Amino acid sequence: MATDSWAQAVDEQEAAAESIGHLQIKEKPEENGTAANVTDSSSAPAKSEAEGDGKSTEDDDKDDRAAQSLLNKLIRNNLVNTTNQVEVLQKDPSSPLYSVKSFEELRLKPQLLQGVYGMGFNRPSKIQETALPMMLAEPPQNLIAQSQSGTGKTAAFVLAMLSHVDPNNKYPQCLCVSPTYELALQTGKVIEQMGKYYPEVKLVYAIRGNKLQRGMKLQEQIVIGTPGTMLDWCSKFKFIDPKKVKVFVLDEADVMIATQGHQDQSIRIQRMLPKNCQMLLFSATFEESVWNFAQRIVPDPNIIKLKREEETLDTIKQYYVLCNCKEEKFKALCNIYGAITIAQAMIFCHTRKTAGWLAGELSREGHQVALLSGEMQVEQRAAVIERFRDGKEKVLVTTNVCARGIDVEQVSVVINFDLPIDKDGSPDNETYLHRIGRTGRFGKRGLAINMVDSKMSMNILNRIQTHFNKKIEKLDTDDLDEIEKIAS
Ligand SMILES: Nc1ncnc2c1ncn2[C@@H]1O[C@H](COP(=O)(O)OP(=O)(O)OP(=O)(O)O)[C@@H](O)[C@H]1O
Repeated sequence: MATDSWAQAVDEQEAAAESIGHLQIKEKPEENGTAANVTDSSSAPAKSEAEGDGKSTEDDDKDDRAAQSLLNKLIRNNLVNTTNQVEVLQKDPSSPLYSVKSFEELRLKPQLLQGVYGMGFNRPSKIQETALPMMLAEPPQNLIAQSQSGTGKTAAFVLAMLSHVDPNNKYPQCLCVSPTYELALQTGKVIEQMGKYYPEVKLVYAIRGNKLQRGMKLQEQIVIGTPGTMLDWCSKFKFIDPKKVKVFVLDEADVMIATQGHQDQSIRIQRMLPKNCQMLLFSATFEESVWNFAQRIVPDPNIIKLKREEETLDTIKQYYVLCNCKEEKFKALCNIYGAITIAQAMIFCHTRKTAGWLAGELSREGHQVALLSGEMQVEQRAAVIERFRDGKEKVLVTTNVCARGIDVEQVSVVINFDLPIDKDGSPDNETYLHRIGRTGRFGKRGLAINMVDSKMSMNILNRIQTHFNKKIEKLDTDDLDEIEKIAS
């Protein structure tokens, strides 16, 4: 749907909602709500039903992106290393651009500085250097910030929210909207950690299942939640007075825009806020659709972008092995393992079935194998990836869908047990680059081995070679000397 037409649709729905609002609908009595002190994480509400009603492809896509995002958060315990420069586009290009090299320069409240250091942060990350002074400036400035997962965006806007609230005022002053329950909880945890020494500031979760008593007014200064419930709390139930909100954060905008409903709800919330409310929008990607959405919702924004490290195939040695069936591919794999020392490898299969079979075979051969499979819950997947990242298992077998968007940087060898293809059976060059690219990070040499088992897969391989204009050498896995050579 074009931007304008859905904006119109929002207006129409809103008008309809208003007229429905006049009807008397008898509601079920609601239970007591759940609020959290920023020092208390035990009060997060229990998991409730998923947001949204019908399950569509669009929702699946949203779930997929949200799951990736959550996985990356769950498995990461430090900042992503980046050497890229920050691009800044200021609303007023003539105003001086501040950037800070230390948290002290931000003149934070001592309790917050203590919280920041307590989390082990010594200095601001790349994006935080520029984003924090902008977010903390007076008068408040709107900001759209884009940088890859793990570069410190969440920590940045959490610090901004905690800095802006006045704990003496017992009403919501900051609203933060996340696309899913789990992501909201993750951000909530960061607020709790960073606000550990600032217990006067309280946090509440606006998530379906967290029922409040009718007619009550929230006293917590920060509300974090999903857009549907947040909207209900602002308009239908009036637990929040949106006119008193000073900061509005939209987290994971790229995921948020993947569902039309989330966009609409976010826009409706935003329309209830005062004109001078600070708008902060964060996103890991910056596609056209995110940009359109951002422009709708954030007036006169400053923009900060941190480009992703370009993935290249320059430092990666690529080979292919000819086989006739999956058993032969497995044998080739064993030969490779027998000839060279592989610190850690990721093996990609096309289907769950192949991945399961291969993991079983490798385990029987005595390998410590981790298997990432589609039917696992997000938390289970995170646990598997975390164990692999910590080196507890040396081989990670996965389907592409499972590993999409997941950053495990230390692997030295990538094996395409099946070549990556898209839905139409054409080569998926982007996925190929992303899979292989992870072996050659930070100038280290990586090794990629592709298993070819049919005319069709040979054709795919040829097209991948042509696309990247890079030769993929043939490897004879029965020749141990030859295999040894590739590792040197
Ligand atoms: N200045 C800092 N110094 C050290 N570690 C930091 C700093 N800022 C954030 N971190 C840590 O780095 C990790 C990634 O930060 P954060 O979650 O804020 O990134 P993000 O960009 O929001 O990622 P995502 O897009 O996945 O949400 C976290 O473990 C966080 O605690």
